[in-house]
Amino acid sequence: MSFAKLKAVREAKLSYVTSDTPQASQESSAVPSQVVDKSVPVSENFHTTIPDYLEIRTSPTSGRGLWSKQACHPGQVLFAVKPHAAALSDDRLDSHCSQCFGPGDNLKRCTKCQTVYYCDSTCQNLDWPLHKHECLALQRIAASGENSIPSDAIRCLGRIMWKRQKQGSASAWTREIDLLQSHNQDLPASAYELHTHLAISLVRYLGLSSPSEIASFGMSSGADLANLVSRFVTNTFTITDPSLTPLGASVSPPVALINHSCDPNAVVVFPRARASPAQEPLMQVIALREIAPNEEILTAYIDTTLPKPLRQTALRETYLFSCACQLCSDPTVDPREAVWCPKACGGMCPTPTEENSLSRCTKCRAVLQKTEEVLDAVRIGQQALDKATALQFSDPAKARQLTTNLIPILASAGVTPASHPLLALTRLHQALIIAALSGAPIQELLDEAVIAATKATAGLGLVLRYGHPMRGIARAELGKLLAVDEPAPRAPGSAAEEALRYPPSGAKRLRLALETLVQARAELNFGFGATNEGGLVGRRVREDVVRLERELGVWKKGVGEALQDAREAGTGKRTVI
Ligand SMILES: C[S@@+](CC[C@H](N)C(=O)[O-])C[C@H]1O[C@@H](n2cnc3c(N)ncnc32)[C@H](O)[C@@H]1O
Repeated sequence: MSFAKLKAVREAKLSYVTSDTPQASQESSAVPSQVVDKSVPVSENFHTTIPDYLEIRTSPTSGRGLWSKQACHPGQVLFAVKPHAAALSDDRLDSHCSQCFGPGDNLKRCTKCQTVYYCDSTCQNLDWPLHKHECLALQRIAASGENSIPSDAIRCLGRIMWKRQKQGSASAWTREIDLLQSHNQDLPASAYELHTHLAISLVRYLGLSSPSEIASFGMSSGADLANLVSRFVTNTFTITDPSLTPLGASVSPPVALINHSCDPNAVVVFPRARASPAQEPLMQVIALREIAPNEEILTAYIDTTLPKPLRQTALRETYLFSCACQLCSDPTVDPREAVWCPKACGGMCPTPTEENSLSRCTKCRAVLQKTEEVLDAVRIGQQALDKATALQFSDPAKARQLTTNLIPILASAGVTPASHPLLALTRLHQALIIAALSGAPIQELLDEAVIAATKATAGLGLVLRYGHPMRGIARAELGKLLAVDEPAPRAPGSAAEEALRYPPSGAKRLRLALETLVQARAELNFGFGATNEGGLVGRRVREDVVRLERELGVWKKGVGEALQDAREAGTGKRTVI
């Protein structure tokens, strides 16, 4: 039996990821002096979803936060909670259920607003108490001749308003929302425009025609509405699918109590680990490493694969603070902004800047000579990344041309695979090739996708903690690509050629796929919660591992039989036709 036939049973789908991907990594700054927060009395039914071993305390630097009273271990689910409010982003409305956020090929559309979809009548009925208001608002918008659907932020804010109207302002639900941190008083001019736009759009969406109508939502003035918008912006959380693809916006007061670190000790994921549709989308806070008693739980609000200047800008613009975490204060060279040592000693030099062009290897002190080349490569790499990101859906071929041209320029300048913008370009390149492959795979493109995925996995491995969900997903993607049927496997070369060839072909490739998927599964079991079996992607990886193990076993047997045939033919015992 041919090798191709033996592999024919293998699933052809190329990727676990549906499209674009987000965010990142790891630990905490020195624990500041904190006090138990008495303004949030648990006895009044606040934050009842927070387990007893976690405690709300305040620190002078970051306000309220969550502290662990006992030791937690990596992969431990610290707590799980359904968000107070959630809304799918516009481009997911027809591909995902608006109640449970699950994907579906056969979703049922709401016949009234014709905008939102559900798995079935169970999901539709669960969502109806809120959707009945949303449905009227969406119909009103459509009747006004407006083509565009309000953004997920506006629809999520709308859901918060209708729910607070239903629950009443004295309810625990509403008070938890009202206790969220607001930056309305210290809003910089740069954020004012966004907040004003959101507030005006929300008023239009709710169909309010006079300021007095706001009273029915338990608010007394426009200032209350502005405060809600500020709370929303500071505390909103992106819902992702089990492969970390963004799906929409959500607000959860208990999860929003967690402060930020660029090197967090916990992550928030949506593993879809067999919760009922009524519980989904279920947010789970997972420990990424050992957490000591009296240590603060910290997650990352932003993509921590980015270098410090970009992280600080993102945190200042949206969350109005300057991060002083361990990673931001660390004076040693960071692979996110580094060039390999010119003497190849294994050390790194900080990426030179216009202001500071002298850069030395932090290990052997060799001076980086090609600073101009590095500066130029990083500058044009950033321009190409911005352009390719903007073009990735409208003109993917042009976007791929940009990533194809720029990656070798950055690599030959010597920047590390985790360096910005090389890592971001590599990940985008991988996504663009996978999108191009998903009709009929072409061997050269498939190999290029494997190479991009290998580089992206190496880059993420340099900057993210073991078990980080992004690392697990990247490794799973690499394994999946290696396991795809080769449309035109290359003829084997000499032993020396084969040793150097990457990606390998044939059985060697399959063995590497198996190894990679086994490693991915171990990381996914960590990052998506030890009790969640790595979430949906982890379970799919496990199925692929079982399939590959079976296939490799069969293949070995097939080769054995073929060799036996040849031997017997050689001795004249059997006739080979
Ligand atoms: C989602 S809230 C976190 C909970 C918040 N500390 C509270 O009291 O409700 C985000 C806000 O907390 C503060 N914050 C979070 N992490 C911080 C950090 N590492 N350093 C300083 N402030 C931080 C900032 O004001 C930020 O806008």
